[in-house]
Amino acid sequence: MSAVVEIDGLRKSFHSLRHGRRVAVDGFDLLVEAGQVHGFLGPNGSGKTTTLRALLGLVRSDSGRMRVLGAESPQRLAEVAGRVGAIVESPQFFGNFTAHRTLRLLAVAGGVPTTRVDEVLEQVGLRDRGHERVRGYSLGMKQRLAVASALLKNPELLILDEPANGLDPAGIREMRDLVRSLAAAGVTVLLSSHILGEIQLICDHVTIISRGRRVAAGRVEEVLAGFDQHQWRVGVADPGHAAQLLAAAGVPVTADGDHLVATGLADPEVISRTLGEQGLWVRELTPLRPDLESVFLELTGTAPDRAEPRQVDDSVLPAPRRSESTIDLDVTVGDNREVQA
Ligand SMILES: Nc1ncnc2c1ncn2[C@@H]1O[C@H](COP(=O)(O)OP(=O)(O)OP(=O)(O)O)[C@@H](O)[C@H]1O
Repeated sequence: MSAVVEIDGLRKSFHSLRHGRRVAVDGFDLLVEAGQVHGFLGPNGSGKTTTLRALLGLVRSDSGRMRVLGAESPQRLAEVAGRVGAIVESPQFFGNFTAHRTLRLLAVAGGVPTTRVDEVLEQVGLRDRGHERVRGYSLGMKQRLAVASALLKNPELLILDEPANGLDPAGIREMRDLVRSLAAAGVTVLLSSHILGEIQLICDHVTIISRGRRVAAGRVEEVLAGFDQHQWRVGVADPGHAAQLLAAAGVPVTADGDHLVATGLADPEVISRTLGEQGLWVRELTPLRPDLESVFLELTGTAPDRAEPRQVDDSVLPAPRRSESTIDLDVTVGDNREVQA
Protein backbone atom coordinates (compact mmCIF):
# COMPACT_ATOMS: atom_id res chain seq x y z
CA MET A 1 0.00 0.00 0.00
CA SER A 2 1.38 3.43 -0.87
CA ALA A 3 2.02 6.17 1.64
CA VAL A 4 -0.17 9.22 1.12
CA VAL A 5 0.96 11.26 4.13
CA GLU A 6 4.34 10.74 5.81
CA ILE A 7 5.55 12.81 8.72
CA ASP A 8 8.86 12.01 10.42
CA GLY A 9 10.06 13.81 13.52
CA LEU A 10 8.04 16.99 13.05
CA ARG A 11 8.88 19.73 15.53
CA LYS A 12 7.18 23.08 15.81
CA SER A 13 7.45 25.61 18.59
CA PHE A 14 5.88 29.02 18.99
CA HIS A 15 7.61 31.97 20.57
CA SER A 16 6.03 34.89 22.35
CA LEU A 17 7.42 37.59 24.60
CA ARG A 18 4.88 36.74 27.22
CA HIS A 19 5.14 32.95 27.31
CA GLY A 20 8.56 32.36 25.84
CA ARG A 21 8.91 29.22 23.77
CA ARG A 22 6.10 26.68 23.65
CA VAL A 23 6.69 23.37 21.91
CA ALA A 24 3.45 22.50 20.14
CA VAL A 25 4.68 19.46 18.19
CA ASP A 26 7.62 17.51 19.52
CA GLY A 27 9.14 14.94 17.14
CA PHE A 28 5.80 13.69 15.82
CA ASP A 29 5.43 10.85 13.29
CA LEU A 30 2.40 10.03 11.14
CA LEU A 31 1.83 7.56 8.32
CA VAL A 32 -1.39 7.52 6.31
CA GLU A 33 -1.68 4.95 3.53
CA ALA A 34 -3.89 5.02 0.45
CA GLY A 35 -7.50 4.08 1.09
CA GLN A 36 -7.42 4.66 4.83
CA VAL A 37 -9.86 6.71 6.83
CA HIS A 38 -7.28 7.77 9.35
CA GLY A 39 -8.26 9.37 12.63
CA PHE A 40 -5.87 11.87 14.18
CA LEU A 41 -6.92 11.86 17.79
CA GLY A 42 -5.74 13.95 20.70
CA PRO A 43 -6.95 16.23 23.48
CA ASN A 44 -7.39 19.96 22.92
CA GLY A 45 -4.04 21.66 22.56
CA SER A 46 -2.15 18.44 21.83
CA GLY A 47 -0.85 19.67 18.46
CA LYS A 48 -3.27 18.33 15.84
CA THR A 49 -4.02 21.60 14.07
CA THR A 50 -0.39 22.70 14.20
CA THR A 51 0.64 19.39 12.59
CA LEU A 52 -1.91 19.73 9.79
CA ARG A 53 -0.97 23.35 9.21
CA ALA A 54 2.70 22.42 8.99
CA LEU A 55 1.88 19.57 6.62
CA LEU A 56 -0.01 21.96 4.34
CA GLY A 57 2.72 24.58 4.41
CA LEU A 58 0.60 27.05 6.39
CA VAL A 59 3.11 27.29 9.19
CA ARG A 60 6.86 26.75 9.04
CA SER A 61 8.13 23.74 10.97
CA ASP A 62 11.36 23.83 13.03
CA SER A 63 12.49 20.43 11.79
CA GLY A 64 11.27 17.08 10.50
CA ARG A 65 10.37 15.62 7.13
CA MET A 66 6.93 15.61 5.59
CA ARG A 67 5.61 14.17 2.36
CA VAL A 68 2.18 14.44 0.77
CA LEU A 69 1.46 11.99 -2.07
CA GLY A 70 5.20 11.40 -2.28
CA ALA A 71 6.12 15.10 -2.62
CA GLU A 72 8.26 16.80 0.03
CA SER A 73 6.25 19.35 1.96
CA PRO A 74 6.27 22.28 1.80
CA GLN A 75 8.97 22.46 -0.92
CA ARG A 76 7.15 20.40 -3.56
CA LEU A 77 3.61 20.67 -2.27
CA ALA A 78 2.50 22.71 -5.26
CA GLU A 79 3.15 19.69 -7.50
CA VAL A 80 0.46 17.64 -5.74
CA ALA A 81 -1.84 20.46 -4.64
CA GLY A 82 -4.37 19.55 -7.33
CA ARG A 83 -4.76 16.10 -5.78
CA VAL A 84 -5.34 17.28 -2.20
CA GLY A 85 -8.34 18.91 -0.59
CA ALA A 86 -8.07 20.29 2.93
CA ILE A 87 -10.21 22.08 5.46
CA VAL A 88 -8.42 23.40 8.51
CA GLU A 89 -10.66 24.91 11.19
CA SER A 90 -14.22 26.04 10.54
CA PRO A 91 -14.95 27.55 7.16
CA GLN A 92 -16.02 31.11 6.46
CA PHE A 93 -17.96 32.07 3.38
CA PHE A 94 -19.55 35.22 2.02
CA GLY A 95 -23.07 35.11 3.42
CA ASN A 96 -24.55 36.94 0.46
CA PHE A 97 -23.34 34.39 -2.05
CA THR A 98 -25.16 31.18 -2.78
CA ALA A 99 -23.28 27.91 -2.39
CA HIS A 100 -23.44 27.54 -6.15
CA ARG A 101 -21.84 30.93 -6.77
CA THR A 102 -19.23 30.34 -4.08
CA LEU A 103 -18.19 27.04 -5.61
CA ARG A 104 -18.26 28.46 -9.13
CA LEU A 105 -15.83 31.20 -8.10
CA LEU A 106 -13.58 28.68 -6.42
CA ALA A 107 -13.71 26.40 -9.44
CA VAL A 108 -12.71 29.22 -11.78
CA ALA A 109 -9.95 30.37 -9.42
CA GLY A 110 -8.67 26.82 -9.15
CA GLY A 111 -8.84 26.04 -12.86
CA VAL A 112 -11.48 23.38 -12.30
CA PRO A 113 -14.32 22.87 -14.84
CA THR A 114 -17.45 24.56 -13.48
CA THR A 115 -19.40 21.40 -14.30
CA ARG A 116 -17.88 20.05 -11.07
CA VAL A 117 -20.02 22.48 -9.03
CA ASP A 118 -23.26 20.52 -9.40
CA GLU A 119 -21.41 17.26 -8.91
CA VAL A 120 -19.89 18.27 -5.57
CA LEU A 121 -23.14 19.84 -4.37
CA GLU A 122 -24.79 16.51 -5.09
CA GLN A 123 -21.96 14.65 -3.38
CA VAL A 124 -22.34 16.58 -0.12
CA GLY A 125 -26.13 16.53 -0.21
CA LEU A 126 -26.65 20.23 -0.95
CA ARG A 127 -28.02 19.94 -4.47
CA ASP A 128 -31.48 21.21 -3.58
CA ARG A 129 -30.16 24.06 -1.40
CA GLY A 130 -27.31 25.16 -3.65
CA HIS A 131 -29.07 28.29 -4.89
CA GLU A 132 -29.80 29.63 -1.41
CA ARG A 133 -27.62 32.26 0.22
CA VAL A 134 -25.01 30.80 2.55
CA ARG A 135 -26.16 33.26 5.25
CA GLY A 136 -29.19 31.08 5.82
CA TYR A 137 -27.23 27.86 6.11
CA SER A 138 -26.89 25.86 9.32
CA LEU A 139 -23.38 25.17 10.61
CA GLY A 140 -23.65 21.61 9.30
CA MET A 141 -24.55 22.90 5.83
CA LYS A 142 -21.60 25.30 5.92
CA GLN A 143 -19.34 22.41 6.86
CA ARG A 144 -20.69 20.43 3.93
CA LEU A 145 -20.14 23.40 1.65
CA ALA A 146 -16.55 23.52 2.90
CA VAL A 147 -16.14 19.84 2.07
CA ALA A 148 -17.71 20.51 -1.34
CA SER A 149 -15.09 23.22 -1.99
CA ALA A 150 -12.35 20.79 -1.04
CA LEU A 151 -13.83 18.18 -3.38
CA LEU A 152 -13.91 20.42 -6.45
CA LYS A 153 -10.55 19.12 -7.62
CA ASN A 154 -11.68 15.54 -7.14
CA PRO A 155 -8.87 15.00 -4.61
CA GLU A 156 -7.24 11.70 -3.79
CA LEU A 157 -6.55 12.92 -0.28
CA LEU A 158 -8.96 14.87 1.90
CA ILE A 159 -7.69 16.43 5.13
CA LEU A 160 -10.35 17.55 7.59
CA ASP A 161 -9.50 19.29 10.85
CA GLU A 162 -12.21 18.65 13.45
CA PRO A 163 -15.02 18.25 10.89
CA ALA A 164 -17.59 17.54 13.60
CA ASN A 165 -16.72 20.58 15.72
CA GLY A 166 -19.77 22.57 16.75
CA LEU A 167 -22.21 20.30 14.95
CA ASP A 168 -25.32 18.92 16.62
CA PRO A 169 -25.85 15.15 16.65
CA ALA A 170 -27.74 15.22 13.35
CA GLY A 171 -24.96 17.30 11.76
CA ILE A 172 -22.32 14.92 13.11
CA ARG A 173 -24.21 11.98 11.64
CA GLU A 174 -24.45 13.70 8.25
CA MET A 175 -20.74 14.49 8.30
CA ARG A 176 -19.98 10.88 9.24
CA ASP A 177 -22.10 9.57 6.35
CA LEU A 178 -20.39 12.00 4.00
CA VAL A 179 -16.91 10.88 5.04
CA ARG A 180 -17.95 7.24 4.68
CA SER A 181 -19.29 7.82 1.18
CA LEU A 182 -16.08 9.60 0.18
CA ALA A 183 -14.02 6.73 1.55
CA ALA A 184 -16.20 4.27 -0.34
CA ALA A 185 -15.48 6.28 -3.50
CA GLY A 186 -11.75 5.72 -2.91
CA VAL A 187 -10.73 9.01 -1.29
CA THR A 188 -8.09 8.70 1.44
CA VAL A 189 -9.28 10.71 4.43
CA LEU A 190 -7.21 12.10 7.28
CA LEU A 191 -9.42 13.64 9.92
CA SER A 192 -8.52 15.11 13.26
CA SER A 193 -10.80 15.02 16.24
CA HIS A 194 -10.81 15.16 19.99
CA ILE A 195 -14.10 13.26 20.00
CA LEU A 196 -13.50 9.56 20.46
CA GLY A 197 -16.88 8.40 19.27
CA GLU A 198 -16.26 9.99 15.89
CA ILE A 199 -12.97 8.23 15.40
CA GLN A 200 -14.35 4.90 16.55
CA LEU A 201 -17.34 5.14 14.22
CA ILE A 202 -15.64 6.41 11.08
CA CYS A 203 -11.96 5.49 11.08
CA ASP A 204 -10.17 2.25 10.36
CA HIS A 205 -6.78 3.57 11.49
CA VAL A 206 -5.85 5.96 14.24
CA THR A 207 -2.84 7.96 15.40
CA ILE A 208 -3.06 9.33 18.92
CA ILE A 209 -1.13 12.47 19.82
CA SER A 210 -0.49 13.75 23.32
CA ARG A 211 1.50 16.90 24.10
CA GLY A 212 2.90 17.01 20.60
CA ARG A 213 4.05 13.38 20.52
CA ARG A 214 2.67 10.26 18.93
CA VAL A 215 1.63 7.87 21.67
CA ALA A 216 -0.13 5.19 19.59
CA ALA A 217 -0.77 4.34 15.96
CA GLY A 218 -2.22 1.54 13.89
CA ARG A 219 -5.49 -0.13 13.03
CA VAL A 220 -8.07 0.84 15.64
CA GLU A 221 -8.48 -2.79 16.76
CA GLU A 222 -4.70 -3.30 16.91
CA VAL A 223 -4.24 -0.24 19.09
CA LEU A 224 -6.99 -1.58 21.34
CA ALA A 225 -5.51 -5.09 21.38
CA GLY A 226 -2.22 -3.66 22.65
CA PHE A 227 -4.07 -2.62 25.78
CA ASP A 228 -6.00 -5.85 26.28
CA GLN A 229 -5.23 -7.17 29.77
CA HIS A 230 -7.31 -10.30 29.15
CA GLN A 231 -9.70 -9.47 31.93
CA TRP A 232 -12.93 -11.28 32.78
CA ARG A 233 -15.83 -10.09 34.83
CA VAL A 234 -17.06 -12.91 37.05
CA GLY A 235 -20.46 -13.16 38.71
CA VAL A 236 -20.97 -15.74 41.52
CA ALA A 237 -23.23 -16.05 44.59
CA ASP A 238 -20.33 -15.75 47.07
CA PRO A 239 -17.68 -13.44 45.56
CA GLY A 240 -15.56 -13.40 48.76
CA HIS A 241 -15.17 -17.18 48.80
CA ALA A 242 -14.69 -17.24 45.02
CA ALA A 243 -11.90 -14.65 45.28
CA GLN A 244 -10.05 -16.85 47.82
CA LEU A 245 -10.40 -19.93 45.61
CA LEU A 246 -9.22 -18.12 42.48
CA ALA A 247 -6.28 -16.50 44.30
CA ALA A 248 -5.27 -19.96 45.62
CA ALA A 249 -5.39 -21.22 42.02
CA GLY A 250 -2.97 -18.44 40.99
CA VAL A 251 -5.55 -16.21 39.25
CA PRO A 252 -5.04 -12.47 40.01
CA VAL A 253 -8.46 -11.22 41.01
CA THR A 254 -9.96 -7.96 42.29
CA ALA A 255 -13.41 -7.03 43.55
CA ASP A 256 -15.72 -4.93 41.39
CA GLY A 257 -18.90 -4.27 43.39
CA ASP A 258 -20.63 -7.62 43.79
CA HIS A 259 -18.55 -9.06 40.94
CA LEU A 260 -14.91 -10.08 40.56
CA VAL A 261 -12.44 -9.14 37.85
CA ALA A 262 -9.86 -11.77 36.93
CA THR A 263 -6.81 -10.54 34.98
CA GLY A 264 -4.31 -12.11 32.61
CA LEU A 265 -6.29 -15.07 31.31
CA ALA A 266 -6.47 -15.69 27.58
CA ASP A 267 -8.88 -18.56 28.31
CA PRO A 268 -11.41 -18.33 31.19
CA GLU A 269 -11.76 -22.10 31.66
CA VAL A 270 -9.69 -22.07 34.86
CA ILE A 271 -12.24 -19.73 36.43
CA SER A 272 -15.30 -21.92 35.83
CA ARG A 273 -13.37 -25.11 36.65
CA THR A 274 -11.86 -23.81 39.92
CA LEU A 275 -15.17 -22.44 41.17
CA GLY A 276 -17.33 -25.30 39.84
CA GLU A 277 -15.16 -27.93 41.57
CA GLN A 278 -16.00 -26.24 44.89
CA GLY A 279 -19.72 -26.01 44.14
CA LEU A 280 -19.66 -22.29 43.26
CA TRP A 281 -21.48 -21.91 39.95
CA VAL A 282 -20.48 -19.07 37.68
CA ARG A 283 -23.48 -16.92 36.75
CA GLU A 284 -21.63 -14.49 34.54
CA LEU A 285 -18.32 -14.62 32.70
CA THR A 286 -17.79 -11.62 30.43
CA PRO A 287 -14.58 -10.57 28.65
CA LEU A 288 -13.58 -6.97 29.44
CA ARG A 289 -12.16 -5.52 26.24
CA PRO A 290 -10.46 -2.13 26.28
CA ASP A 291 -12.24 0.61 24.39
CA LEU A 292 -10.68 3.63 22.74
CA GLU A 293 -11.83 5.74 25.67
CA SER A 294 -9.78 3.84 28.27
CA VAL A 295 -6.78 3.66 25.90
CA PHE A 296 -6.98 7.40 25.24
CA LEU A 297 -7.20 8.06 28.97
CA GLU A 298 -4.19 5.91 29.70
CA LEU A 299 -2.09 7.35 26.87
CA THR A 300 -2.88 11.01 27.18
CA GLY A 301 -3.51 11.25 30.91
CA THR A 302 -6.74 13.10 30.24
CA ALA A 303 -10.35 12.05 30.07
CA PRO A 304 -11.58 11.87 26.50
CA ASP A 305 -13.96 14.51 25.35
CA ARG A 306 -17.29 13.37 24.04
CA ALA A 307 -18.65 16.69 22.90
CA GLU A 308 -17.48 19.95 24.42
CA PRO A 309 -13.96 21.31 23.84
CA ARG A 310 -11.81 21.28 26.95
CA GLN A 311 -8.49 22.97 27.53
CA VAL A 312 -5.91 20.44 28.72
CA ASP A 313 -2.56 21.94 27.85
CA ASP A 314 -0.63 23.63 30.60
CA SER A 315 -0.91 27.16 29.29
CA VAL A 316 -3.13 29.51 31.26
CA LEU A 317 -4.19 31.63 28.34
CA PRO A 318 -5.95 30.26 25.29
CA ALA A 319 -3.69 29.84 22.29
CA PRO A 320 -3.46 32.82 20.00
CA ARG A 321 -4.97 31.56 16.80
CA ARG A 322 -5.29 32.80 13.30
CA SER A 323 -8.72 33.47 11.89
CA GLU A 324 -10.69 30.52 10.70
CA SER A 325 -10.65 29.55 7.09
CA THR A 326 -11.14 26.92 4.50
CA ILE A 327 -7.91 25.97 2.84
CA ASP A 328 -7.75 24.30 -0.49
CA LEU A 329 -3.97 24.52 -0.81
CA ASP A 330 -4.12 26.95 -3.68
CA VAL A 331 -7.44 28.53 -2.81
CA THR A 332 -8.35 30.25 0.45
CA VAL A 333 -11.79 31.28 1.50
CA GLY A 334 -12.80 33.71 4.18
CA ASP A 335 -9.51 35.39 4.93
CA ASN A 336 -6.47 36.58 3.10
CA ARG A 337 -4.00 34.12 4.54
CA GLU A 338 -1.14 33.38 2.27
CA VAL A 339 -0.76 29.74 1.39
CA GLN A 340 2.84 28.80 0.95
CA ALA A 341 2.24 25.76 -1.24
N1 LIG B 1 -0.15 30.56 16.63
C1 LIG B 1 0.20 30.05 17.82
N2 LIG B 1 0.97 30.76 18.67
C2 LIG B 1 1.34 30.27 19.88
N3 LIG B 1 0.98 29.05 20.32
C3 LIG B 1 0.20 28.29 19.52
C4 LIG B 1 -0.23 28.74 18.23
N4 LIG B 1 -0.99 27.76 17.66
C5 LIG B 1 -1.03 26.76 18.56
N5 LIG B 1 -0.32 27.06 19.68
C6 LIG B 1 -0.11 26.19 20.85
O1 LIG B 1 0.35 24.95 20.37
C7 LIG B 1 -0.24 23.89 21.13
C8 LIG B 1 -0.96 22.95 20.17
O2 LIG B 1 -2.09 23.63 19.63
P1 LIG B 1 -2.97 23.01 18.46
O3 LIG B 1 -3.98 24.03 18.06
O4 LIG B 1 -2.10 22.46 17.42
O5 LIG B 1 -3.69 21.81 19.22
P2 LIG B 1 -4.94 20.93 18.79
O6 LIG B 1 -4.60 19.54 19.17
O7 LIG B 1 -5.31 21.20 17.38
O8 LIG B 1 -6.07 21.46 19.74
P3 LIG B 1 -7.68 21.59 19.48
O9 LIG B 1 -8.25 20.21 19.59
O10 LIG B 1 -8.09 22.48 20.62
O11 LIG B 1 -7.88 22.24 18.15
C9 LIG B 1 -1.12 24.52 22.17
O12 LIG B 1 -0.41 24.62 23.38
C10 LIG B 1 -1.39 25.88 21.61
O13 LIG B 1 -1.60 26.79 22.68
